[in-house]
Amino acid sequence: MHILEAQQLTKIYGHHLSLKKALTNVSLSVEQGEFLGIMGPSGAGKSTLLNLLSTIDTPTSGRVMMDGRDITHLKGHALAEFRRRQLGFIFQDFNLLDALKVRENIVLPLAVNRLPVDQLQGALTHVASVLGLSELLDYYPSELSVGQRQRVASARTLIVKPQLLFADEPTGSLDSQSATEFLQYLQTINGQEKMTIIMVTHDAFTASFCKRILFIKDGQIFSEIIRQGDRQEFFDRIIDMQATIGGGGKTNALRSGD
Ligand SMILES: Nc1ncnc2c1ncn2[C@@H]1O[C@H](COP(=O)(O)OP(=O)(O)OP(=O)(O)O)[C@@H](O)[C@H]1O
Repeated sequence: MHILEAQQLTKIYGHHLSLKKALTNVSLSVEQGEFLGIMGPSGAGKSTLLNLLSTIDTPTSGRVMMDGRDITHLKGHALAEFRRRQLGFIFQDFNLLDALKVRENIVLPLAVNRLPVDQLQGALTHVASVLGLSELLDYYPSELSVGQRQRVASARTLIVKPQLLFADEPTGSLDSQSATEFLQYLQTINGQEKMTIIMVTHDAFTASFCKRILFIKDGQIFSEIIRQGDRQEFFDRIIDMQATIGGGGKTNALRSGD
């Protein structure tokens, strides 16, 4: 079943004196439970595509359907409500509230829903255990490592069980060990909770955790690859495709022991 479908998305930035066509007629569909990566050279249109798919921005033309519903032009309260109930976002800056403990930061989105305390506690215990945060709930964000803070921010996103999780360079500020742990958690969530994940990344190591990767070049889909064998084999194919597509983009060697 398609959870998300983009039809003929075109995005032109600016106005008549300086126009920049960032995406041209991009169509794609995402199945429920996929872990999709979006890669491509710098300036190719990856973030633009993610922003259109995730209702952060609107296309110049084309439309985005979620579960068969046109979400392209949702506005105001309807848009806010839709995002809050269906979508999750993980970006590089974590926006944790330093005055609140980890447990309070994580349950913040549920507080708006006025859930009964036992349900709140149950949801917190579950997400903390999936993300390896059970021992850290009474710490303050300033007492944690960058990788741990990233996980707290992810827990806060995931506690509402979004249908669709969008991540833009989520490992950009993590060291290699934290990045590996974080990606393993994403994989677990994708596998156990059947959460659909769409992630933009430059990094072949990060991308090798996905099940399918779309490569974007000059605002269009250049190719796609699907994981068939183990992660090493997928990583090698990603590196090959990056070489084919050209235009740089950093790659890290597959870390030993992964
Ligand atoms: N708000 C904007 N106004 C004008 N041009 C923009 C805007 N946002 C992006 N662009 C341009 O659109 C093109 C695609 O940008 P986008 O950020 O989507 O690329 P990207 O593939 O995510 O790049 P990177 O990997 O460097 O982050 C680029 O040429 C960029 O300069």
